[in-house]
Amino acid sequence: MGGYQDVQRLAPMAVLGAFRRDPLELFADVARAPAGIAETSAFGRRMVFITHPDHVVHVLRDNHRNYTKDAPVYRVARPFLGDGLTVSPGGEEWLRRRRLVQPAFGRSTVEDAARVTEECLAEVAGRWATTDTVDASAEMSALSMRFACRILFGTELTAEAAALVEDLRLICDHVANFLARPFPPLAVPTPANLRFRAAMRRVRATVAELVADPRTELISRLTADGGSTREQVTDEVLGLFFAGHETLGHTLAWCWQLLAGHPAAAARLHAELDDVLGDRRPASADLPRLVYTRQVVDEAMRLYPVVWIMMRRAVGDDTIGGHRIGAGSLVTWSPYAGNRHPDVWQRPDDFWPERFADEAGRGAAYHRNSVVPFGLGPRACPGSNLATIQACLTVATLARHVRGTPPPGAAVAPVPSITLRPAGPVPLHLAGG
Ligand code: HEM
Repeated sequence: MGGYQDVQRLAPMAVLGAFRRDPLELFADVARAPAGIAETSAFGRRMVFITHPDHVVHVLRDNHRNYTKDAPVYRVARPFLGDGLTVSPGGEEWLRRRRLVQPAFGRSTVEDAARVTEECLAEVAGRWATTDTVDASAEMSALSMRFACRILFGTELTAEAAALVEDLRLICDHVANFLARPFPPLAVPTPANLRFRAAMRRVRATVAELVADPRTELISRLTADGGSTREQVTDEVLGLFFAGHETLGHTLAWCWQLLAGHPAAAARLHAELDDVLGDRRPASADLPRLVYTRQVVDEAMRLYPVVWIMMRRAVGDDTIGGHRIGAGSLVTWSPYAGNRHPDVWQRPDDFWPERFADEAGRGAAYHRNSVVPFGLGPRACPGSNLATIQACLTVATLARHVRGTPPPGAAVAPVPSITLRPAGPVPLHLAGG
């Protein structure tokens, strides 16, 4: 174990410059530091970069009481994302709300949600059967918006959906840019800040309208809670809406981008679908037998974890990997860098879904918690089951409409916005054209 003195120290201005230029590369560089730990000063505090799964597990689960989400990444989003679960610092109020929300992600809701997912997918499959090309990124954003509206709000929001997708994209990118370049402050009425505030007002107004007319068990539970004001309920639902829509849409876009670029994996997926389903469309009951489909989704989440940056603030002194973490330090890591660490995975940058079934795909430092796309511990994602079912059903339903060969130049770079999204369209050739 190294001592405190051994930690690699990074010059604050160099870190800031690297964060602005290419945050994914910054975290990848830090992951190569001895013991995967480095530190710098930022936001007037000591900031510690970690990478190793043991260290992440320590912060998220084993010593979670010492780590709060009262940290810049979440604080910046709080005035706009509200004070809902996703950005809540933690503590008693977080626990009360988590207990309120959690039952809405129970078994019967997930079963209902799976049925809604199958219905939405039947419509998309019908359209893809008679189309020759689509932009999978736009299609998956629209689809995940539809899932979120139906499941959270019990409505289609047909007229507003496209504008909402645009507004959410604008909001996420603006908050991410502000994190990297926090000047001028968001309160200054620059054209970009005004566009951002207008988008925020529109999204909030739509959510507030839906909260006023509860059509799902989740919204009814939240509005019936005597301990929350209408504003707090709107915050909560807004946070869930962001958390559910952005993450799933981009995860699915990455699945299609990877499959389009890897014909052998696509062929193996098609073989599994033929074998298990014959000519049928998949239902959630088929998922336990769609093992390769699940590996495709897991591998896409490993290579492109949409929650690409995580941060906590240490409440009291602690030790991680033999290094002292002083009270008040910010501890940060990037699942994007951790998931591609060469000590953990063989061929870490390759799309190789089989690695989840085969020890050959694992490196010396492989760890049961080497990839935790939904987080760990008490703050882990309450939507993980729902999202996994939706992702697998979507891939299984739509894959057979995609032709194996990728269009030229189809590889799309990742943009580390609030979530990790494709930089541009993800074109797919479909068999229906
Ligand atoms: C592929 C889809 C998804 C991924 C990869 C994902 C990932 C995550 C991760 C990594 C966290 C933990 C963040 C942290 O500890 O800082 C999280 C938290 C959360 N997610 Fe998800 N998520 C997904 C879908 C969803 C869905 C569908 C919903 C709800 C509709 C949802 C709601 C939430 C909420 C409310 C939290 C905060 C929980 C808390 O702090 O108590 N997520 N998600």
